[in-house]
Amino acid sequence: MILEKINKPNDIKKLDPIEYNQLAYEIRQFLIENISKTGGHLASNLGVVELTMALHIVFNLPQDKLIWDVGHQSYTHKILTGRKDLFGGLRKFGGMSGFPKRNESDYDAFDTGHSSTSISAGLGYACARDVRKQHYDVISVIGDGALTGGMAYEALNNASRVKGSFIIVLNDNTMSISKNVGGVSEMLSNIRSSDSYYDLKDSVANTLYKLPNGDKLVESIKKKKSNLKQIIFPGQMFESMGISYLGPVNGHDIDKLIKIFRIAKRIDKPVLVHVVTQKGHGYRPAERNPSKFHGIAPFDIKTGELLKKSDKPTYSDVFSDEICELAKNDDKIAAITAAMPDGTGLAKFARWFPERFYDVGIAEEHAVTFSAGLAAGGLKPVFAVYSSFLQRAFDQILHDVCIQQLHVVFAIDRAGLVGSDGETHQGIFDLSFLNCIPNMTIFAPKDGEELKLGLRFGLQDYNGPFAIRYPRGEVTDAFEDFETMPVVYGKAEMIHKGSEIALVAVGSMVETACEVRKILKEKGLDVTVVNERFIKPIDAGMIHKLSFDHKLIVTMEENVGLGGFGDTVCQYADDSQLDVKVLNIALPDDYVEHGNVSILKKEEGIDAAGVADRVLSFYTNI
Ligand SMILES: Cc1ncc(C[n+]2csc(CCOP(=O)(O)OP(=O)(O)O)c2C)c(N)n1
Ligand SMILES: CC(=O)[C@@H](O)[C@H](O)COP(=O)(O)O
Ligand SMILES: [Mg+2]
Repeated sequence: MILEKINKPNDIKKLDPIEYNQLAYEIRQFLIENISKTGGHLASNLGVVELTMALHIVFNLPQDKLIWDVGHQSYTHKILTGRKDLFGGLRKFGGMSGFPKRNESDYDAFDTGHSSTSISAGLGYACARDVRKQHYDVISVIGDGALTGGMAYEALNNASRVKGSFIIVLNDNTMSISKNVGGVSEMLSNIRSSDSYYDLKDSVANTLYKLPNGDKLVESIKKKKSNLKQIIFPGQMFESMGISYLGPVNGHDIDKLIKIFRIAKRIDKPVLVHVVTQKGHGYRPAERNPSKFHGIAPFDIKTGELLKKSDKPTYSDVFSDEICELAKNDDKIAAITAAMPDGTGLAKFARWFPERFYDVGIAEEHAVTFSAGLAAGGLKPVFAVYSSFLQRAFDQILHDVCIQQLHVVFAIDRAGLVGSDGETHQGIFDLSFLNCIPNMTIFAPKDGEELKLGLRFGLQDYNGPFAIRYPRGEVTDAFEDFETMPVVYGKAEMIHKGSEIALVAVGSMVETACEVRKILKEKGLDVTVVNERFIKPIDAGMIHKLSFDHKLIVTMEENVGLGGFGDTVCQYADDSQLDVKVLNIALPDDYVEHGNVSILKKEEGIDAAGVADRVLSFYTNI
């Protein structure tokens, strides 16, 4: 086994080149075996095995800085930097992160998780290096999907500012999570499909490189506006921005990759190396269905089927069905996704109503302003988006939607703790950042039925910015026997009327509140449980009433405490001089790492037992 020789960073440099292909094979087997047990981002990682090996062979880490866009494809990098033995705990609580983390390894130059940041971060490194007169290479590896994000273009627009070397590796596999979309994606596909150029370019560049001063020759040809340049360097878009273009090169041919990176290393200005890879390479089920294996739960290696299957729908499934039902009878309803048609459940809408469906690429800011435009033009846009990715579009929500009071519905999936993706992906800030925006309405359903009611209300009975936030995963059946009240703007729902203590909970925390109630009942307390439903505006009337016959109001939310629901209730209670104590149960002013959601809830003290303890100790001290 060659992989056995890879234990420390840079061990790969000691291998005989003849061993490279075998190592690539073994790394793939290692990834398939491990991820089949832990789950993780398999397809993207299988695609970049040779690419990562070549980068580690040519560059000198950690002096040189290697920055992975999104970072979901950094597993081979982790293997090559001494973290092979940590894969058993991949994305588990206390275990290795699924993304690069500076606090995990000196070889991780920049933390990532969200898309399209790598060129900006790399550019920053390169400029800092030049100002400090240091000498190292900076390599940003960005996927074709991540290249649909606006930040990437903002950074490319600035890249020519770097006077020294700065290498951008474009890992082009034609896929985002789903099929990649947009004009740039089409441009890349045109470059890839021009075979004649591909052969000519590769051979010409290689030949030139072998000549004395060949690299200078390559450089000088690049600078000449000649026909030859058109043939050799077809990445005109990059060339005209002052960024040299090399490629495309076959991303599974390690010798070619090593050669092209050596050329890139010698070019003393920004250069983009276009590498063509296959997502899922080397594992048939992932090659056939890269979207399924983009981020996958534990699976059977032979069949590629998930080990655990559930018949229960997820919140995304419920949203998916309901928006399609509503859109059947209302041809003004349009749906927008920023490259997440599968995850958000919009794939079905895309099949049913293709003319009203928009996948805008990984472009959350654009998605929001685009939705604002659709609304201004008379449609009813629903932007379905993960909570943490919506963070990107704060100003667009405020400036383009809310000031104009446009009727845009934000279907905010993955709100609350999401689990194994960790810090970058926890959806625990949306209540706070939406709460402070005037004209925004925020609704959180306690279960799937209420998600349907809320969505219907937001689209049919309301006219203005409307956010509905719901968690990752399966819907709860805790309220199956409960008769859900119709949605009335700004009104909460009484779940159980008790006395002394009132638990007023938001969304997923309503179920937890019911569990807390059971625990407290065993201690002789009959507590009230309220489903808040509207976080903005809060049901002030309900809070007022509760203050008359309760000593303590406990707010419960799966969001950071600062600026969230609890803060609003405290402010209201203070302003109205209510004679009641308020205890806020929320997440601390901190980031929450990766791990199973129930473990994280326990750790953060927002599980039923933790909340019950805190409520009891607070109450007994009143
Ligand atoms: C801001 C943001 N939006 C959405 C995502 C979700 N996401 C993660 S990876 C990915 C696709 C990335 O495609 P690409 O960069 O081509 O990498 P590949 O998976 O093809 O290797 C998306 C949409 C994200 N991480 N960040
Ligand atoms: C890396 C990334 O941002 C996505 O792949 C994300 O991990 C998807 O999360 P879900 O599994 O919740 O769809
Ligand atoms: Mg891609």
